[in-house]
Amino acid sequence: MEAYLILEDGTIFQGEALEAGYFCHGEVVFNTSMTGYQEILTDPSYCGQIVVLTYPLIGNYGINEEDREAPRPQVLGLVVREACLEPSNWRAQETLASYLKRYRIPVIQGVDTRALTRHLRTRGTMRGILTSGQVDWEEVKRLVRQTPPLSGDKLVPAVTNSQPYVLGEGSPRIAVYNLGVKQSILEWFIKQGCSVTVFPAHSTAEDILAIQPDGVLLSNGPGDPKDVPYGVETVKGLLGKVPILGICLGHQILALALGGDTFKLHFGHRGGNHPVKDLTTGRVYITSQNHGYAVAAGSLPSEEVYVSHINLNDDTVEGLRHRYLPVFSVQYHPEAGPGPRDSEYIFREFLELISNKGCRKG
Ligand SMILES: NC(=O)CC[C@H](N)C(=O)O
Repeated sequence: MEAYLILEDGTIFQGEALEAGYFCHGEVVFNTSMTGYQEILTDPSYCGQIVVLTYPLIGNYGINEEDREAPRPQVLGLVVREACLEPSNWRAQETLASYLKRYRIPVIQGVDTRALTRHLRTRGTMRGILTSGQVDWEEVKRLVRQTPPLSGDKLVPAVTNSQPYVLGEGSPRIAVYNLGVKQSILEWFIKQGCSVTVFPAHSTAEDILAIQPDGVLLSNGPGDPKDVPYGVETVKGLLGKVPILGICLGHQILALALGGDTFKLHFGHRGGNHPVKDLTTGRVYITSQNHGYAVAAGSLPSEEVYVSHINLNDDTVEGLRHRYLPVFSVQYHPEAGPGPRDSEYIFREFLELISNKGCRKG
């Protein structure tokens, strides 16, 4: 059946629906990763978004139980050039089509996703509608303009947990402030033998400090960091009391708590090969990224915080470090789910920081 992606600037991309009768509207973003569609579909940071994948064949190694970042898909809809319906991989348990159908997530294929991506790069991220069958064009154009902008206000509560829970039994004891954490972040710490306590986003600093954690990880998550003012308050209460590592949304919220500012990028960074320079060592790492907002470099109080990493494509902030407190953060994804493992050293530095409670001066 014919299907359409209608963007808020009136541009229409035609394709074919994998399943008829589904409809969704949200922010349309593109990801340039060549593999890792399952991790992308299940990453809670994509909540509220319709994801366009530039790699032309998606679904060829199927879906399995182990590679997911959350128990269910998180994207609103998926746009691909070609969906492979006959996967060939020893780990495949089902097809991409049957998996997304089970959760009623619309998929449209047959779209020139590279042309669509170039359009989004030129015009910027925008809202859109995925629909199929008979379309009332005037109604759809009205609806796309009425689609609310991406709002973390509703998104973070939708992806966090309701009660704290503990994973693993060892040490150190890591508290995860859960704004929409990816499974592979939790798994990295569990594999290192840590005990991990996952706290809901409505937790206060007192709630988290009550378990006497050795370190606090501020997780990734969906939406605009400015829509999570309670998160900023929680982080303010943690500063100076415990070592902190922020990742992605956690990094942005840390920047706000330190007195900095964030802004929306023109089209975001989503892919598996973003070059990031560690300004302390001069080394360049290839990183996995998924973010639409960034920290404004000049907004940070320079007597306390410095920019530790930058993106070499557009010079935006990719990492922060506090000059005196054991606190640092990165905008990209060291857990590499999906993507290169170059940045695992960020997690190891966090564990070292916890063990000596020191800080690297810049
Ligand atoms: N992966 C993330 O945590 C994304 C952070 C934030 N939602 C952004 O888009 O910038």
